[in-house]
Amino acid sequence: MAAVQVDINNNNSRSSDSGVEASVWIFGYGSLCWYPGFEYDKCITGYIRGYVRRFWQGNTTHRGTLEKPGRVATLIEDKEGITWGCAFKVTGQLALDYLKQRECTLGGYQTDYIRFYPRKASEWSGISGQAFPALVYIATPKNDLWIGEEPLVETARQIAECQGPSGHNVEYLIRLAIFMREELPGACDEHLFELEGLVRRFVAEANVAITSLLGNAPRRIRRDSHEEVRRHVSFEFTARVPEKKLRCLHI
Ligand SMILES: N[C@@H](CCC(=O)N[C@@H](CS)C(=O)NCC(=O)O)C(=O)O
Repeated sequence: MAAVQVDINNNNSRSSDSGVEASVWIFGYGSLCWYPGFEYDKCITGYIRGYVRRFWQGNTTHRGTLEKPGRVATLIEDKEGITWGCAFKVTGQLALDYLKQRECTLGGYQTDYIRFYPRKASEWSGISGQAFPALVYIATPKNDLWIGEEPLVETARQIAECQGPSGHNVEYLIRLAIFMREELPGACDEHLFELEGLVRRFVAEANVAITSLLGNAPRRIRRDSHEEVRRHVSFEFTARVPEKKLRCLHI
C-alpha cells in the first residue's frame, strides 16, 4: 500500500492510490487535554520524555489580550524531563487544519514530532505500551508571544488577572490541574501544582469564587478505552480512575 503521509501544513493529502485517509496521533499537554475541540478516534493518557511543561508562553488570543497577555503551557527541553498528558488519534485533515489555526496562527506554536509512551497497553487495539510518534505543538523562544522564565509568583499573578476570548486564564490552569489529578493521579508536575496553589491563593485573596472563573464545564473525554470512539466534539464522559497510583518517573 502506498505510504500514507499526513500533511501537517494542511495541503490535503491522502494515499495516492488507496484513497485511505491518513491517521496521526497528537500529543496534548495544555488546553488540548481538556478541550481538544476536534473529532478524534481514540484518546489515551501517557507521557513524553525529554521535556518539562512550563507556563512560559504568552497568549493574547485565547486567555489574554495585547494589553494583558495571559500565560499558557509549552514544553521546554530537559533530558531528565517527563511530561504527562494525553494523545488523540485523528484521521484526515480536519483536526490538523483546525489546530493549525488555533495553535500556530493564533497561539504562536509550531509543530514537531515526539515519541509518546502510552500509560496503558491494550493488546487487541494494537496499543502495545511501546512508544510511538506523535505530533506536538510547542511554543519556542522564537515566537512573538514568548515570555520565558519568570518568578512563579509573577506567572501566577498574570494568570489570576488575565482573561481573553476563550475565557479566564485561571480556567486554563485549573482545568489542566483537574485533568492531571483525575486522569493521572500521582503523576508529578511541581511547576503546574505549585502554580495552581499560588493562583488559588491570589483568587481567594481577591474574594473571588474560583468557580466563577471556570466558564462552562467542558464535556469530559473517554480516555484509555482503547476503542475506536470516533467522538464528535460533544465527547461522552466516563469516569476513569486509574487502577493504581502513578509513580513519578524519575528516569
Ligand atoms: N499545545 C499545547 C498547548 C495548547 C494550548 O493551550 N493552546 C492554547 C493557546 S493557543 C489554546 O488553544 N487555548 C484554547 C483555550 O485556552 O481555550 C497542548 O497540547 O495542549
